Amino acid sequence: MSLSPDLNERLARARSDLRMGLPVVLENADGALLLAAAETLSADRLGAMRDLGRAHLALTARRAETLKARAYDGDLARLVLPDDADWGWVQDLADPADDLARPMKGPLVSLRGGDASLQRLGLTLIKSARLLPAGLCVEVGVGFAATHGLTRLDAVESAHALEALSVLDHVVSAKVPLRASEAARLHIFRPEDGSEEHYAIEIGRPDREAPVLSRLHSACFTGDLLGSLKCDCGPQLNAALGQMGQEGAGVLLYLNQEGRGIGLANKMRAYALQDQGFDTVEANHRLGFEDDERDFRLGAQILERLGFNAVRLLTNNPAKIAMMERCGIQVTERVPLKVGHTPQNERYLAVKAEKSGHLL
Ligand SMILES: Nc1nc2c(ncn2[C@@H]2O[C@H](COP(=O)(O)OP(=O)(O)OP(=O)(O)O)[C@@H](O)[C@H]2O)c(=O)[nH]1
Ligand SMILES: [Zn+2]
Repeated sequence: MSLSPDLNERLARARSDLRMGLPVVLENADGALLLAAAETLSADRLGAMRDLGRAHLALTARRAETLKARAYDGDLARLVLPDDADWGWVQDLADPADDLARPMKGPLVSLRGGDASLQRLGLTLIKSARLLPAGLCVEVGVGFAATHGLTRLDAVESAHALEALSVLDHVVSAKVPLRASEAARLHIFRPEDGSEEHYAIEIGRPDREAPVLSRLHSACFTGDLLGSLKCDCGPQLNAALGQMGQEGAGVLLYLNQEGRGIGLANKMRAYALQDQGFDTVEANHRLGFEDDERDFRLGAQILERLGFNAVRLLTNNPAKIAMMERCGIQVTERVPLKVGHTPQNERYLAVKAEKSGHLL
């Protein structure tokens, strides 16, 4: 095996570079694009990138819509950087925190025509690094990455790899007696793409030939650990484990897809927008995300790896059921999970029912 990094390793390195504020180079047959995440870009690096040529800012169409900028590329927009645009201009376009306080960001000019596939890959990569989906871009020549010691990615193979489901390694499992059940075992799964690990908590020794009581729980630091009253995650986690304990069997998947897959920092940005009056879905859109950025295929893969092919799923979310079925896991029953309603999350739960199809 070669000692040089393979595609997955280069992608993991690129995510890490972007989080550190370092640009990466995306290449296809037509050329090369230098890309930096707006969120972590320093004023110095912005200056250095602008010295290379005309820069533009790639944003998702969701973010462009809030900014009233034209998105000629369908799901994204490429905004020309005006000559007098400084670091603050880039931050204001990327981050909606001050949209209401400073509404005038225009006139915004969007690039039209030409291929935006490198920018599209750039935004996918930035999202997978759990940063705000906004990327500063400058076209560069082939060979630029090698000269400057930057990570270089081939666009076509990278786009496929980011779309593909990462294979999970079962790293280890051990008994952990829980309040809900002393017969509990924690399994650790590690994705080969270097992203966050996911966990499975197996209660008892469920029969692999019968549908297992199961829950796909998405990480919620605020709800699970801090006891936040803004959502129902903590009580749902405890109730699900409790029911599995009572039945003597079950499997709870703890998927590290914090904030419906946008990461904790972005979830806190969404909470700050909610304090300005936007609901949970609107807040995600203003940040440039879709309502739900989670990948439930991971859950199906973990169930399969543990030997399950049918579940009684504890959920109020019909999209989870549809996704399990599409991934080959049969859902024989939906088991409702109605706990943790508080005055503070009444509106949140109502919006999920109205806009995201959750069953109340
Ligand atoms: N982006 C964002 N994520 C949130 C917000 N509130 C909770 N979350 C996250 O949402 C995830 C939980 O998803 P929910 O929408 O509550 O429920 P669900 O998993 O879709 O459906 P159920 O199976 O019925 O619980 C966790 O990852 C939380 O961190 C919010 O206001 N914004
Ligand atoms: Zn929560």
